[in-house]
Amino acid sequence: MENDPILSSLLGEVKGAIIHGYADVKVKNIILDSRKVLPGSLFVALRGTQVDGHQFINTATELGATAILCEELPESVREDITYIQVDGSAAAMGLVAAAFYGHPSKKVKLVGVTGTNGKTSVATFLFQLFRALGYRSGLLSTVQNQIEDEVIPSTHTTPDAVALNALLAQMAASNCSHVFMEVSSHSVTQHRITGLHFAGGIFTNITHDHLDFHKTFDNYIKAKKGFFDALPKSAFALVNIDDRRGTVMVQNTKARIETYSLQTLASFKGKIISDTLAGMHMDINNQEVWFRVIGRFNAYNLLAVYGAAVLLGEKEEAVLTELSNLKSPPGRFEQFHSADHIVGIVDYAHTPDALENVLETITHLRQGNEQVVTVVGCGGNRDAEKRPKMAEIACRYSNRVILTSDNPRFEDPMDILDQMRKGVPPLDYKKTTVIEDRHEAILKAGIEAEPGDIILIAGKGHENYQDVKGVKHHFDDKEVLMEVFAKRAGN
Ligand SMILES: CC(=O)N[C@H]1[C@@H](OP(=O)(O)OP(=O)(O)OC[C@H]2O[C@@H](n3ccc(=O)[nH]c3=O)[C@H](O)[C@@H]2O)O[C@H](CO)[C@@H](O)[C@@H]1O[C@H](C)C(=O)N[C@@H](C)C(=O)N[C@H](CCC(=O)O)C(=O)O
Ligand SMILES: Nc1ncnc2c1ncn2[C@@H]1O[C@H](COP(=O)(O)OP(=O)(O)OP(=O)(O)O)[C@@H](O)[C@H]1O
Ligand SMILES: N[C@H](CCC[C@H](N)C(=O)O)C(=O)O
Ligand SMILES: [Mg+2]
Repeated sequence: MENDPILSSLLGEVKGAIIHGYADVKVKNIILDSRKVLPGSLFVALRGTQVDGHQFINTATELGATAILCEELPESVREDITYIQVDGSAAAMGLVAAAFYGHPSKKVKLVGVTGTNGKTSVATFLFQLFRALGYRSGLLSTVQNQIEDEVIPSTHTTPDAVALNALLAQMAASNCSHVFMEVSSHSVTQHRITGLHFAGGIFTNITHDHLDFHKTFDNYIKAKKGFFDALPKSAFALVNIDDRRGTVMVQNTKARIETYSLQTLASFKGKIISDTLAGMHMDINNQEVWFRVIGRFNAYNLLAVYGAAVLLGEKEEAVLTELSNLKSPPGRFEQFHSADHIVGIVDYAHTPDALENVLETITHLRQGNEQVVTVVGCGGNRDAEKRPKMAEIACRYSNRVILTSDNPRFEDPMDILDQMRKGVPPLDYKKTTVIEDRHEAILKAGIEAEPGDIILIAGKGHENYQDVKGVKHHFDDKEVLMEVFAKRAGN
């Protein structure tokens, strides 16, 4: 194609690249999976967690790749192929992908949100807020990607560098002025965000998760900090200073540091005046506001959103007015009420901290002798250390606990449940049941509940599938909850 960029024009920011072959070859697309290579592709060989992409270089050239971005040359080098040798192909890919799509992150105001919990909530609130303020906006999140009203399904919390820049380019082409995205720790370590230009970064919190991938908590902290280290001087770095790691996150950033807090002096200081199932009343920088979303964790999320909006130049009053109308994103403390007054809450809490926050919120909302029943499981092929912790937390705050399956992936659900069960204190054995089948577990919780009781279904939130051995079967916590509510109503 006429418009395909030439390879050398994409390498401007890649330091120390050694080019073997013709540098002016045209690049049709950038591909990181050899099975998807097309004639004219630039194939990037990445060292993955399962395999080393370098072993697929020859397959890629056989399928028509004309250029290869790699760390090591293959044993047999072809004369008609251009090899770009770099120290790190993942980081180089980020820079090349940004250049290939014309640096779309520079055409919008891009704000990234990182932290163990609250990324989807904060990014989605910001997206909703800026749309309400009249800006064309884009969203990249775990639940879905969105360009104004157009929904594009998401595969990851943060897509790979090529998909990410392609989406940003689509957003810029559709005249979005603002884009809000989640920055997962995986995406920092794997350089999915390298080459992006951020107008701001937000840190929500850091607690136990993903030790399967990062191995130590220190590495996990370093990954998140890497996002702030790379922010430019022109950006803001907005951090929750009530989190012990808030200060460390921005220790080496060039960005302008701003803070938010519910406990101490900060650029954006909040106080909860009251918090009920009907709404939350807060004081933010000496202005009183009512919100529809509830829970202390959401007070933090709202402060982050308010702070970011003000730092992006919006007027405080207008921001607070629009914020008070926002609703929680799907599967985040989503409440349902049965005809006979049972409250069902579907929440994506899949870490010990999130589960504790949600259950603490429920505890505060309790008014009398209603029972709290928690249905929860843990995902397979993910951090196993959180399993007993989540079971213990569920027991600590609930009258009854049903441990069940989440996404078992390639693990045996009963093995996961055995590990969860190890966290149940002996005194709580009696109130804890294990029901592997999630459908059955939710039905049991719903049928046995009495009017006034609160059922928390935690771990899967918005997800509409259950991943068993790589196959996604339709499953939706909300649907099952509606089924049980209908049964209770005699339908
Ligand atoms: C652990 C992890 O992050 N894995 C991601 C990673 O895959 P990987 O390192 O395992 O890849 P691999 O299978 O070893 O293959 C290495 C390379 O060889 C290539 N390959 C492989 C086979 C082949 O025949 N040909 C070929 O070219 C692969 O395309 C890849 O580039 O790179 C892939 C391509 O970008 C991602 O799709 C994949 O995400 C997997 C599906 C995943 O589940 N990731 C989760 C853990 C994740 O990223 N989660 C975070 C959110 C976490 C949070 O909640 O905070 C996210 O941002 O979504
Ligand atoms: N600021 C917060 N602090 C602690 N817990 C929170 C916070 N915000 C939300 N939560 C809890 O964490 C769950 C996940 O929230 P959210 O989806 O916003 O986080 P996330 O960081 O995007 O998660 P993921 O890493 O899976 O993408 C919520 O359902 C809620 O239980
Ligand atoms: N982004 C998180 C989602 C976890 C959701 C939970 N339902 C599970 O499957 O473990 C992860 O990939 O670890
Ligand atoms: Mg998320």
